[in-house]
Amino acid sequence: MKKLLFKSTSESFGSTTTTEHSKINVYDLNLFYGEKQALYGVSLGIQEKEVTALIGPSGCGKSTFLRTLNRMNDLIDGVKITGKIVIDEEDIYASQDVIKLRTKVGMVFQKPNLFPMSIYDNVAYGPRMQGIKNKKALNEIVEESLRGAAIWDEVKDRLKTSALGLSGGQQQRVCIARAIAMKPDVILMDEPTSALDPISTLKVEELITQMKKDYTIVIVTHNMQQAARISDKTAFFLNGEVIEYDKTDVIFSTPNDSRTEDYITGRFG
Ligand SMILES: Nc1ncnc2c1ncn2[C@@H]1O[C@H](COP(=O)(O)OP(=O)(O)OP(=O)(O)O)[C@@H](O)[C@H]1O
Repeated sequence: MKKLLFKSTSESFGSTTTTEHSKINVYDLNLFYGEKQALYGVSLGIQEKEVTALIGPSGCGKSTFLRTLNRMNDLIDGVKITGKIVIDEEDIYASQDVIKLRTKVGMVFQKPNLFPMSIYDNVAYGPRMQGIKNKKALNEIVEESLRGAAIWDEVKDRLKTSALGLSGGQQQRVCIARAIAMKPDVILMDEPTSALDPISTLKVEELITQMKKDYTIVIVTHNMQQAARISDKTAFFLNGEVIEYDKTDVIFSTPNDSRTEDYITGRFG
């Protein structure tokens, strides 16, 4: 088995240890879009209840990697994957149950993508699909999820109005509530604040920081300050490879690899 970046059972970090106890373990992952290879031998362990940031220049494979964690790439024709991803001891590509996987590993996208329905119905959508019909149970899930996404107070008096009438920042927090409503363990976020103004961005960042007590969060961001502010660990991707993966303060203060340093200091990308 390939060596992994990170040892999960101790505070010793480095590139030579294997890990059995990470929430997510990725082993020698390669991904091809048809003939074109987009990920090369990615191996890393993602810790439970931490925020892990994926950074790197445009086109380096961050989103592709993120999508492998809940098999969203399965939806793209011609994708081939080798290697292994284990979440909670289960090889996610060996299991057939993609719906169960996507319940456990939720996703929030770059642009808020709410359905043209009420705020309530957006958040209740997933639980209803799972067969929850009881009104009291749904009410509880909707309130709990909106509270969990720090948007309850702003929307509690307008739950039955269209979600599309909310501001972009509010919509993105409802998207996070919609993800929370599925009771996931892991939440993947693909540049969740890139379409938001600075104040909404700050709110979502505060929310992410609060959420890590309950969830394992993996976030793609182009914003170096954001990665530095909110993440515990950072992986630097370049041309489909993980160049360096370490505690965020190490990546941003004393990176090992000159390419990481060049990127975070703005010398390229
Ligand atoms: N559906 C697809 N079909 C073919 N190639 C793709 C597809 N999606 C991504 N790619 C290619 O895979 C590579 C990695 O893309 P990806 O979107 O993962 O990078 P990224 O680091 O997330 O970029 P960005 O920061 O610009 O979002 C790029 O060369 C991209 O063109």
